[in-house]
Parts: sequence; C-alpha cells; structure tokens
Amino acid sequence: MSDFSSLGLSDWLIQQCKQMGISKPTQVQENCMPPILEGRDCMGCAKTGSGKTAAFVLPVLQKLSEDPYGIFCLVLTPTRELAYQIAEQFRVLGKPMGLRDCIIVGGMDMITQALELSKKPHVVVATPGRLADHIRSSDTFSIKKIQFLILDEADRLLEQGCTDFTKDLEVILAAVPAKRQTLLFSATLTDTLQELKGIAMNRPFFWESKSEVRTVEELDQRYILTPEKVKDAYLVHLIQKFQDEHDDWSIMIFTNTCKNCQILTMMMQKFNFPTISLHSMMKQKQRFANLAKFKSSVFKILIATDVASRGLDIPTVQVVINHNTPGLPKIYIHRVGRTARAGRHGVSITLVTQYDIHLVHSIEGQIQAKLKEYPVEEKEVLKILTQVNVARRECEIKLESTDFDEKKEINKRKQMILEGKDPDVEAKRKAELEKIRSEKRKFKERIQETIQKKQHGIQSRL
Ligand SMILES: Nc1ncnc2c1ncn2[C@@H]1O[C@H](COP(=O)(O)OP(=O)(O)OP(=O)(O)O)[C@@H](O)[C@H]1O
Repeated sequence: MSDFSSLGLSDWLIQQCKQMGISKPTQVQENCMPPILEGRDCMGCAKTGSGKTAAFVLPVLQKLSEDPYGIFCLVLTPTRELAYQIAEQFRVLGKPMGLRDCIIVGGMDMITQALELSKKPHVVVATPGRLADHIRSSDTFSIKKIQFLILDEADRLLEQGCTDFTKDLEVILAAVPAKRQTLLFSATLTDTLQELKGIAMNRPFFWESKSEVRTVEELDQRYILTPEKVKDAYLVHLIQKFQDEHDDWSIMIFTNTCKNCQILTMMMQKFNFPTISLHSMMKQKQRFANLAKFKSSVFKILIATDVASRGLDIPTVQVVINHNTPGLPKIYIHRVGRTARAGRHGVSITLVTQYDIHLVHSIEGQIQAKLKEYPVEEKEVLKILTQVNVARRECEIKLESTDFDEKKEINKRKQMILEGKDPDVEAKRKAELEKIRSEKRKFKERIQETIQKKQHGIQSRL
C-alpha cells in the first residue's frame, strides 16, 4: 500500500490527515486520487465506510491550494445531514489554507445562504433542490468557473422515485461549465453506470472494489424470522438485551415510513430506552439536534427512515437493526453500512416476516453473502408481546390525536404541486391503485388457503 505523499499530496495536507487519524490511504483513495490529480473525471465504487469522502476532498484541496479562488468546487449529495458531514471534512482538512465553504440545503434560511454564495466560497456543498432554487431565483452568484463537480451517493441523486432530483440536476448541469472535472462516488454505483457516464464529460477513470461480496467482512449480518404481529416485541427484546449487555453501544434502527419511525420512537421512550428519531417530516433544526445528540452518545438509540441510510459516518454505531426488510438490496447495503466502518466490527440484524423471504433472497444474491440467523429465545419474546402491542397501540392513538397525518398530507400536496401534479387527481389514482392491490392480496390469500386445505386433506388421508 502506498502512502499519501506518493499519491501527490502536499505535506501540509498529509499533516492534516494525521491530525484526523488518517495515515495510510484506503484502496479507493489510493486508486482514485492520482487520476483525479491528473485532471481526469473519476467514478469510484467502494464499500461503505471505506473513505470515499476523503478520496475526493483531498485531491480537491490539493488542487485548490495551488490556485485558490471561489467558487472552485461544487459537491452535490442527497441529504442535508450528509451535506454538513462533507462540509465538515473539507473544513477540518482545509483549515491551514483558510478554506471557505458554504452549505446550501433545504430547511434553512435562503437569504443567509444567498449572502454566503455571493461571497464566492471555495467549496459549495449542496442538496440539489435548494441549490437549483438559488440558481433559478438569483444572479448574485455563479458556478460557471468551478473546476470540480462532485456527485456523492451519485446513484441516489440520479434514481427516479419519491425524491426525484432530475429537474434540479438539469438546472444545475446547465449552470456549470462543460470544461470541468466530474467525480462520482457511491457504494452502489454499478447499477446506474450508463446514466452516470452521461454526467461525466469525458472518458472517466472508473474504479470499483474487486471484492465479490458487496458488504464489508467486518460486518456480522444476521436475521430474525418473525411474524409481522410479533416484530415489535422482537425489537424491544433485542434493545433490552443490547442495553443490558453493552450499555455503551449505539444502535441505529431503520424503518420504512416517517409514521412508523415516530410511533416506534414513542414506544421505545415509553419503555425508557434513550431513543430519538430522524425522518423527513421533522423540522430541520430538530433533525440536526437529534443527530448531534446521537453522535455525542447522549442518546444511544436512533430510529430513522432511509433519510439516514446513506453516508452518515457515526463511529460509535455498533448495531444496525432493520425493523423492516428493505425493498431494494442497495438500500440494505447502505443501511447496514452505517456500522462496521473504517475497519471496525459491527452487527446488523434484519427482522424478516413471512412476507419478506423473497426480499432476503434478493439481498443475499446482490451482496453475494448469506445472512445468518440471530438466536433469540422466542418464549422470552412472547412474554412481552401483549405489553409491547398495547404500548404500540397507545402510541398510535396518541399520534392520531396530533396533526401528524395532516402535516404529512400537506407535505405531500406541496411536493406534488412543485412537481406540477394535481393532488386531487393523484389521490383518485392512488385510491384506484390501492383497490386493485387489495383485490390481488385477497385473491392470493384465497389461493394460499385452498392450497393449505388441500395439503391438510391429503395429510389426513395418509
Ligand atoms: N485513509 C483512511 N484511514 C483511516 N480512516 C479513514 C481514511 N479515510 C477515511 N477514513 C475514515 O473512515 C470513515 C468512513 O469514511 P467515509 O464516510 O468517507 O466512508 P464512505 O466510503 O463515504 O462510506 P459510505 O459509502 O457509507 O458513504 C470516516 O470516519 C473517515 O474519517
């Protein structure tokens, strides 16, 4: 393995790395930094926790220090928390050269951000939506002279879906110069390679970790098979167990919706577990405050939706629990990648219900590794089943008495109007879709019942 000086970094930058506990380059840094310093576009696909952020921060700072001006570099990332985390790495590593960064994300004051942009910071780290708003609404800043355009979690930025960045990326790509270096990084880059190559302006240097297995070997990947109705009791049992045996461990629990996140957090707090939540229906200041409390271990348990599944680097996280089995293998890869980072060990446990078996097979196929069963005394879980389900119901009722659902509805309608859709037409379409789905589900259940009756009939005649 080479060292940072042979990769072309100046002494001042190597010293800064040492201060951050970074002495030897990781594989992705060793392979991607030289072509970036040579001026090439680069696409880097490396496992979670392998140092992809520094793989672009270091060469950008190296180049910036040779010819400092603003705005030199634009970094795009899918979430607000990631933007702050990346900006922090630029700030710490770029301190000796007086790096000036600027964070442009939603949920924060636009006027303050516009003023910061007009001062020509060296590095802008942004989520696409808010930056596109600034480009559309003001001419007090320009990104026409940037040397670097970086897409962190690039596949997420380009995927179509609930948070679709496409329109915003079009606005941003029209505002940046064609003559630039484009750097794309993610742990799950390969499945959108073609779209990504379109973003990179010239023949990009492409590097992907050679390992067959997509998750790190220090990660002990487990599952628990549980009926849907008993899942929460298993979760409470696991948290109680970890709190009894390792009270210094931090635990991240992922679930599929903001509402579930809110209810599970209320339920855990009811059982006096030090728990906070992170989801997109929370006010931005609350999101940052909760993340800070979790990072500083004031709270040991964070329950989050997939807004926290990518990129977040929290060294104290020893356990990741999937309260729901992720629908896509790459969501699984990013969620469990919140632990076992930078060579440390970690555990992930996925709660798998009777409806999720096919999802686990798809995940195992993608990561090229098998999940092992996590042993649990089922009778211990059944002892708390009623208590947990009553607690959950009480939390659901309490949440229903707040305006949580209205807020969710308002957010949804606002998002649709922003996308040029008619919320009422969409609601009608959704209702029709739901009707079809429920008829399909009933049909499937009838088939399964018939098969079970037939099997039962055959067995009774044997
Ligand atoms: N060369 C290095 N040696 C030791 N630690 C490093 C090195 N480079 C980065 N790190 C540390 O490793 C941790 C993970 O780095 P980083 O967050 O960049 O990972 P990542 O590859 O971007 O992960 P993800 O895919 O989850 O976003 C960070 O705490 C970072 O400071």
